[in-house]
Amino acid sequence: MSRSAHPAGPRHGDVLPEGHYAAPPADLNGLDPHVWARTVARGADGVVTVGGLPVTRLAEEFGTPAYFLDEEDFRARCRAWTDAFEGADVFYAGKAFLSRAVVRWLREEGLNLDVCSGGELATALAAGMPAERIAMHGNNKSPGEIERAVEAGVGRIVLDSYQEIVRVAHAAERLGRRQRVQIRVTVGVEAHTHEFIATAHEDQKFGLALADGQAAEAVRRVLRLDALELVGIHSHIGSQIFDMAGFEVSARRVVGLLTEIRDEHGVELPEIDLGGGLGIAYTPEDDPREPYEIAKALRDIVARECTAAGLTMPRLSVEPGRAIAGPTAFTLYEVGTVKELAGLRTYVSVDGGMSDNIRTALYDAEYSVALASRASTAEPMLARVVGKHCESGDIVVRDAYLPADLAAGDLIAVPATGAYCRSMASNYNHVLRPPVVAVADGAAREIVRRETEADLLRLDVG
Ligand SMILES: Cc1ncc(COP(=O)(O)O)c(C=O)c1O
Ligand SMILES: N[C@@H](CCCC[NH3+])C(=O)O
Repeated sequence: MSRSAHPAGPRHGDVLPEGHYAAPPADLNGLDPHVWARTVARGADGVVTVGGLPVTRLAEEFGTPAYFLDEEDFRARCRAWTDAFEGADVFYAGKAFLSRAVVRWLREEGLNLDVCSGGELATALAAGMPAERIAMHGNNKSPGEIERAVEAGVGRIVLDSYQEIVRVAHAAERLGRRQRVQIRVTVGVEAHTHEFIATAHEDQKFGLALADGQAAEAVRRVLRLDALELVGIHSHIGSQIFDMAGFEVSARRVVGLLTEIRDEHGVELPEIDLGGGLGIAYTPEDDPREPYEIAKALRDIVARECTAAGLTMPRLSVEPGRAIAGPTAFTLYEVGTVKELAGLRTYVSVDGGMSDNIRTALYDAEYSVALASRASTAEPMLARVVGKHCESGDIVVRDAYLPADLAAGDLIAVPATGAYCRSMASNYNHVLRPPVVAVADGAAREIVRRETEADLLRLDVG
């Protein structure tokens, strides 16, 4: 995902770059299992189904655009993480997508939850996530958010600045608690991902740097405060990462800090959290790592470094968001206008856009797309799927081959939209945010309902 990968996208007749949609896929009706949720298939009648339900029926019942989330896949991914990290703790990163149903699934599947705002905390608590299984993040937690987290009894607050050390300690004192905390450090890794979602190089807003001694100073300050129990060190290097090297360097540097802490203070911290960030497949060309691969790599490196330093192996935790939620949902749109620009490409406009998926505009993210309401034997046409917003950057899928007989009223589906699409959705142009419909065992239900004009008008107090 680089900002300059396809500045204008390929055109008819261009020699296309290697990679995504350099050439039409062999079968436009095929659904690559790498990018589609587990129970998605194309039925004998050509209609795409999820959990056995045809999208044509789902569109009639729930309308479009809508996100359809495969609950079986979500739960299976939760289990893949807890199995891979047996003896460690998995915190699902709620920023990827959070709702009360999701919290219940997490609770049932034995995961913990990472929240980074008062709203996420409120959702977690409202759905009955035990507070001790919640970690509170954020680079600028408000005093109110801190107070609420301490009062609720969250299992850990991840400290992100010197100011926050004082704030959390005061809140804990006032409430007569001893709050368990971790310190978020920036380890100085340049994660190979989009600049906007890399978080462990030094020149950015998160955490306290190892390199300039701020992390070590934060440890000194926390250890002096009785109201805080320092349980570990936290590092998150970024998001949508395929390359294990960054995680390994991060693990090594975090253990290095644990060793320094032991040497300076005579304390062995019992936990390290290595964050989230594992990438997923948005297009068939993406080749993400599996949870067991990252688990093995992290365990091995932490064990090796701890043995070398004479440290007891700390308890590990990780915070996957995208890798759990992302692949489990697709967005279903209805095609509106289809505009062929001679010699350029065909613009396919859908009934949503950057308000339900900002990732293409924000990160130059690449997506794939398929005609979902029928199969087609028409020739492939080079298309750009765009939204209905008053903005020329309102692009959902920059380069896609779709059948040339695509027409208004067809349904198209964009896979891998389970993470950071509904959670980053907006009301731009007063477009209403789509529902999230969970599909399981042949039944579908809205877990987040569609926004209505009444919702918009309720907020607008005149
Ligand atoms: C602290 C922290 N943990 C976990 C995550 C989840 O990341 P991802 O969805 O890439 O797994 C993020 C987001 O990048 C984060 O900032
Ligand atoms: N929202 C980003 C990832 C940021 C993750 C949170 N630190 C995305 O869609 O890729």
